[in-house]
Amino acid sequence: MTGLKVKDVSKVYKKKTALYPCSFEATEGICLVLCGGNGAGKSTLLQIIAGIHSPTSGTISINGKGISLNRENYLTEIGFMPDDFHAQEMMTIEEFLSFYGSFRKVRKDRVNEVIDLIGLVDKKHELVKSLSKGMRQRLLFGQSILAKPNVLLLDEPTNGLDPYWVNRFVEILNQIKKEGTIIVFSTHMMDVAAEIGDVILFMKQGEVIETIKNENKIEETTMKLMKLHRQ
Ligand SMILES: Nc1ncnc2c1ncn2[C@@H]1O[C@H](COP(=O)(O)OP(=O)(O)OP(=O)(O)O)[C@@H](O)[C@H]1O
Repeated sequence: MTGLKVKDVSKVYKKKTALYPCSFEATEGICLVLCGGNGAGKSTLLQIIAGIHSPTSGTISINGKGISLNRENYLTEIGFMPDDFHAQEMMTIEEFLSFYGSFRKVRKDRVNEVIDLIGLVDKKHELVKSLSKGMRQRLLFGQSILAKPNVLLLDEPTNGLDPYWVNRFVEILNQIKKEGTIIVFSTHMMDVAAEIGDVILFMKQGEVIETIKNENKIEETTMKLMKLHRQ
């Protein structure tokens, strides 16, 4: 059974504490959502789990194995969607996904399946640089799920999505959850957090100030999150 364990993880950039010690665990099929205002520490936490930054203190493990034990093994468990990304702009959508898929030995039919899932079939021969913000988000999301990772990390995945795609995104994530993937994602959309999250961590100035266990009470949870935002 896949398990993600974050223990006392903190991050200090020079003198600035971006993340105070934070701990949580998630098992197969659990979706954990990070909420909180600008600068709360959501991206910092996701980037540390993704292995992009090392923590100042604390440990992270997947199935009991930390990144320092075998970086390559650890990273193959993870799919990561950054909050912004500008590279390979001159590749077509199909080339972009095939390129990232090649690192994980993703087959061509899976690449096509993902292009279909993210609704970019009619754009697959167009260049990445020609995509709108929402389409680019869908492409980055597609990249993160290509290899069907056990742990999926998404940094503000709904940014720029139109209402149709926000709904599709919720449906797709619910399906991925059912397949047993652990999902951790950040969002400013409280209704989306309440709809998909099993556990919601509300962060403020680098600290988790509230952990909400969401028991399918979508409206109640949304209200709770709105109240926390106003404080
Ligand atoms: N590379 C860096 N060097 C110095 N400070 C940083 C760095 N990255 C982030 N920070 C600081 O860490 C804090 C947390 O930033 P982070 O990007 O994690 O917040 P966030 O919750 O993702 O915010 P947003 O909702 O605006 O994306 C902020 O005060 C930010 O200025």
